Amino acid sequence: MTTVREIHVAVGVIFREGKVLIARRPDHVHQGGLLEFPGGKVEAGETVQQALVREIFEETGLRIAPEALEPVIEVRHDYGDKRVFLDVWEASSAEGIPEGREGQKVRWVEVGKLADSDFPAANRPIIRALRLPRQYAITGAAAGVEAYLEQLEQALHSAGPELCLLRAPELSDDTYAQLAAWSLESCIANNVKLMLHGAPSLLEQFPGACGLHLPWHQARQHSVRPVSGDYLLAVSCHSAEEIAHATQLQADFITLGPVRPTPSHPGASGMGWNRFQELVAASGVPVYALGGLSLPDIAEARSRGGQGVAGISFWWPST
Ligand SMILES: Nc1nc2c([nH]c(=O)n2[C@@H]2O[C@H](COP(=O)(O)OP(=O)(O)OP(=O)(O)O)[C@@H](O)[C@H]2O)c(=O)[nH]1
Repeated sequence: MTTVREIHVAVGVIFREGKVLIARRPDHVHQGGLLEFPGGKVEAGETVQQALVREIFEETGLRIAPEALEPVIEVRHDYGDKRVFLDVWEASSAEGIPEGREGQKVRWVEVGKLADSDFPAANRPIIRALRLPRQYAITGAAAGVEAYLEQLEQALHSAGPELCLLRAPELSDDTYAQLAAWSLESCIANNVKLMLHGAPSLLEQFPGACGLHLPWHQARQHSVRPVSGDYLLAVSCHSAEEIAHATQLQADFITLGPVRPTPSHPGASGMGWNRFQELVAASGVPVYALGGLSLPDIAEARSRGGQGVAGISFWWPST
């Protein structure tokens, strides 16, 4: 067995006017010819922030204040000839006009236009993390389908989520399908992306949904990604083993919890932020913290490497 040393790479996502800065890697280097976010190896004795400030200035001439950097995601990837640990940070303020100081071409691109195939394989989760919002709004309980729809309308208007999951495990398949049809209409009208909860066949029935969220009991039945890359795939995870399985399924993101005890899963004790952080560090996918959380917890979730928070109580009207 070869033991290739892992290289710690500081990667910077610099935002300006809704676009991010990308460069083309020179042809002769590792993963040459592909696009990348500016960055480079963290040198001995440097913090990742110091490495980013240095690399970004060396490569692009842009000046960034270390305190302006916020963590995005940590990705470990084995290219076979090289093992990298991409430590990804973002900055929304940088001084100067970027230029490719090492001969590379640099340009600003909208996040929605970043294509996986233009970047090294390790960048896939980074692109997902940049596209996903900080909150993942999950529908809660309601007294019947009519009430459900009223509550959904109310919640969409008052909370204005970007991404929503229609979760109603208490309903029969037929009733869920009826609700999905109505909810989809409402979400599209409100410019909200709707994820469906259950089996992959739901996307054949409702191609206008943005993706599928597999509850763990569904996820465990699959060994390969069960939906096309045109859709988002999410998996509910609760342990390192489940996260590994979700990664094998090439999930675009996962939810992980419960972080704190929650009324929707009575009897389950919370894993706490330290365990959440450990599991996130090993995951390599965007992870929403779930379970007993509210919007002010987004900052904690992000400081622990998470994408943000998922949940019901922070947006769903109580019955
Ligand atoms: N900067 C950067 N590196 C990336 C990205 N994605 C990715 O897999 N990598 C990998 O991370 C490693 C970074 O190496 P680098 O060549 O940029 O670092 P450096 O400037 O310190 O290298 P050098 O001193 O060897 O020239 C390479 O193996 C590269 O393929 C990315 O988006 N940005």
